[in-house]
Amino acid sequence: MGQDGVKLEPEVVEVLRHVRDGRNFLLSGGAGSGKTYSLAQVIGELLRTDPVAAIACITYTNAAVREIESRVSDKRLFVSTIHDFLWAAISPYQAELRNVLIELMKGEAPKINPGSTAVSNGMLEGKAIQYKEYRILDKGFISHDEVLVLAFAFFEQFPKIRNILRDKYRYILVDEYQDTDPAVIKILLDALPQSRRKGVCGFFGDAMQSIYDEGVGNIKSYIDCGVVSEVRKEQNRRNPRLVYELANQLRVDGLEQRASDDITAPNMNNGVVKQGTIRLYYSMGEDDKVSAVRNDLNWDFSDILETKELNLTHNLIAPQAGFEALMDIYNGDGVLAFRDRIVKYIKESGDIGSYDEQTFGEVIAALQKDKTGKALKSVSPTPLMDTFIAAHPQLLAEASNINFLEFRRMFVNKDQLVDDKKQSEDEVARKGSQRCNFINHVFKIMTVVHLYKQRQFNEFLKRTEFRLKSASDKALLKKNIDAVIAMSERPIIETIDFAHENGLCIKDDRFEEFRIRRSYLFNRLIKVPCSVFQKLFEYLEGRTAYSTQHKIKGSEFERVLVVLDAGDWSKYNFNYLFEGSGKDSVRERTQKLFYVCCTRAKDYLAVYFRDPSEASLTQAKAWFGDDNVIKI
Ligand SMILES: Nc1ncnc2c1ncn2[C@@H]1O[C@H](COP(=O)(O)OP(=O)(O)OP(=O)(O)O)[C@@H](O)[C@H]1O
Repeated sequence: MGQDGVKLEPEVVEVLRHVRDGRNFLLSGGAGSGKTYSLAQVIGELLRTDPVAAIACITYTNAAVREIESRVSDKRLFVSTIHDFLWAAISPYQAELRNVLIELMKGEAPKINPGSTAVSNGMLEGKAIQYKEYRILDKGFISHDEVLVLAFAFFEQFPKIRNILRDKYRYILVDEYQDTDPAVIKILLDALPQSRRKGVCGFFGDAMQSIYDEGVGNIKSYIDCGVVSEVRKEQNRRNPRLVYELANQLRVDGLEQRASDDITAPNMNNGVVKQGTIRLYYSMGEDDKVSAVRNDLNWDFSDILETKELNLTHNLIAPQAGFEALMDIYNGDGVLAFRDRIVKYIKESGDIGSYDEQTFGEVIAALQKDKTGKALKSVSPTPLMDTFIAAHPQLLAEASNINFLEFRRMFVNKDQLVDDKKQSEDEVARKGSQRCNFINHVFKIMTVVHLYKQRQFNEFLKRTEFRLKSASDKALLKKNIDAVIAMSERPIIETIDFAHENGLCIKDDRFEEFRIRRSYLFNRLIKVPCSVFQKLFEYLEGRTAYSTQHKIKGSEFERVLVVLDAGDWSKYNFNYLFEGSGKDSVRERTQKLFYVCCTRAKDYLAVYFRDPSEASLTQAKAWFGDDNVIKI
């Protein structure tokens, strides 16, 4: 019996036995087996039975943070991401950090590639090493990847830091271990045990759900040599029978889930496991029939807390969710692609710095001068870029007048648009989001309007610069908000200017800096209608049913529609998955992602497969059952 008289799961009891004996452990189990639940139980028990020890719990998914924080809260529990955890461990040692960083940038095959930065022993003299969203090595700014490499070198080199970490945290628990960088596993399982101080590392996860290529995938080698003791969960508490039976067929490691013995488990009904519903819809040919699938399902897609439609990428969601015009800017700009081609060419053939004073147009002219044939082609737009430029000649004209240094430093990618999407409205935004300052500014306006519409006036007043001083200000405020709402189909700049002039949302330094330093992007964005930003806002705030297939990990919903895209992806291929064909790495990656998606469903699972091959259809019928495969 554990805390508050709650009966401990047998697997948790086994884990606690390993901990008592000082052994590292892995709690593994298929989707829905209750690993996150067990993680919270283990934390609760460790806090209870070891009244002085502190615990670090490393996790990525918001679902896990919610589950843990709703069940245990204690000053001795630190929940964080792996990067924040490692950075907190090494950042106090600035002198050592400078030396190690410089060493790592040196040599034939440096562990941290310095790129064009000149490396010398004194280069970081007097500078603090700081962890940022971007890296500028000669200023001492490092980013995510460097934190891992630095931490690894630190824990290998300095016994002191191993002891300090052990003293600080008797227990280090890692959720979703399969997606953890191999360097982290080495720190925890190779370096830390060299300390004589007591401590245990515990891992929770499922090798079948390793969906990020950077992750370690599994820790079998440590289990085989006895460094980690494995405890397996074989029961399923989330999914109805049809879903976990399908999932069992998708596993590659032979693990077979069964219904749990626990009659109170969410997937039980009157002591019997729910049957559930599974369906696979397909259509032949190129046409996308997902709306017909939605109609046939007749689900309430506005019930966003319990209904999700999962697509492979944000790009595929953009047209459905109504923000394609923005995605095109961040992820389909042919002029920027041409710029990248030019930059690459110069970097390979000459000194990029020598063009810093020129405009982009002058650089192109200089490079193309006197060239013909193949040589000219290599500094000209590709056919795809040409198609874009022919459709938007004014964009190339505008770019041509911009200083080349400024233009080449204007890094644009789609994370600046869609990073940190929430799964639901009440999720807390993650810190360190890569979203750009223009989008942040627009979202600030939208948040203010949303709070006003929801009548959350206290929160509204905290977010806006509008001051209510007299009764007439109230009427003015209403008039201003109504005016913003009425501008929905106008270019966003009109809303931004209006919100600024009327004190709803002042343009701050970051916005101004964006306008000046990223003028090309700025000029494209300001023409997009406000309603398109509104659609993006609803999506990122978790107020739509859409999600990407990766972001859904760890969550569960009553109804899940998985859309299999037949596009030409190099990393995923759903025909390979169903046919059992193609390159092993692509098929396995696709299989794991599909496994994650299907196992989110608590009641209804539907899959839409556009244009499957004959062989895929045959397999679909074997997995879903003849009657559950429906042509649309
Ligand atoms: N011991 C338990 N008693 C009651 N409910 C439980 C128990 N264990 C798990 N659950 C419930 O079962 C469902 C699945 O559990 P959980 O989300 O922890 O699974 P998981 O193994 O982490 O799944 P995944 O790998 O898919 O993320 C959740 O609704 C959870 O609250």
